[in-house]
Amino acid sequence: MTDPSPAPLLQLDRISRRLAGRAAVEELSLELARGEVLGLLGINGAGKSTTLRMIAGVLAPDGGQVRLDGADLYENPERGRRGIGYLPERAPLHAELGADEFLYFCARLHGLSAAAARTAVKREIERCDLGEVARRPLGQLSKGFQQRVGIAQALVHGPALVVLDEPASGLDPVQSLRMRDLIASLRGDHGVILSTHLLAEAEACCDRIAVLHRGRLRHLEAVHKGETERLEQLFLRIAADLEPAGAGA
Ligand SMILES: Nc1ncnc2c1ncn2[C@@H]1O[C@H](COP(=O)(O)OP(=O)(O)OP(=O)(O)O)[C@@H](O)[C@H]1O
Repeated sequence: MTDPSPAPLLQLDRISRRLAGRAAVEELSLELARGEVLGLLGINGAGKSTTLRMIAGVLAPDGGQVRLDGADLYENPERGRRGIGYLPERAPLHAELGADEFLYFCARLHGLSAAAARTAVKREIERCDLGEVARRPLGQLSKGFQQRVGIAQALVHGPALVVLDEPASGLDPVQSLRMRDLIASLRGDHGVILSTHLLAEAEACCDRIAVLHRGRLRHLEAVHKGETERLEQLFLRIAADLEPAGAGA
């Protein structure tokens, strides 16, 4: 069967953004296929969050284009609202609501009918393994559960693209592993772009990794098992400005 929508799910075409008079992201081009998981790596200040905010539709680039399914995101905001789910660096949770109420509220805000919202909430509570805490106020949950609720809110309206800003930040090793499994389980159903500082995390759940440094794409490659050490060395060389600029392999 021919693909009815041949454009990649996401295309960044030389996007740039200045913040406080300095280039936070410069001429970044990247593509993401449907169902693919891409990890954005980079040291603090490399430009990961700024890139993800532009992809999520909450910070317009001042140069270049973000295209979702071939259409300019900022000229088609409604398409972005339906097609993108976003977990920012700080999960936007309401401390006094239970996960079930909160997710229902998010689903309705995205325009789902009451019946569709109930079905979607049930699906995400199951997928994100939130059953045991679904009625507890979000403010009382551990960071691991809160992050999983954050992912559930990004998924509840069934977006084709999911944007996750450091989903495993601040989690203990057990919760981190659960988070990796959850992200890996999204592959195929959703295109996912996530940021992380951790190569091991990216290796565990990503199909490809992109390394940003000083707002520019410095390396892009497919993830293969057992290459952590080589990638670590590469990452350190990029972070120390020893690797020449370029998009890599
Ligand atoms: N709201 C802002 N106002 C001014 N400068 C900003 C703002 N947000 C980010 N920056 C700057 O833009 C650059 C990129 O920041 P960004 O947060 O995108 O990096 P990051 O790779 O996500 O870093 P971290 O891993 O620390 O979250 C940095 O120099 C940062 O100081």
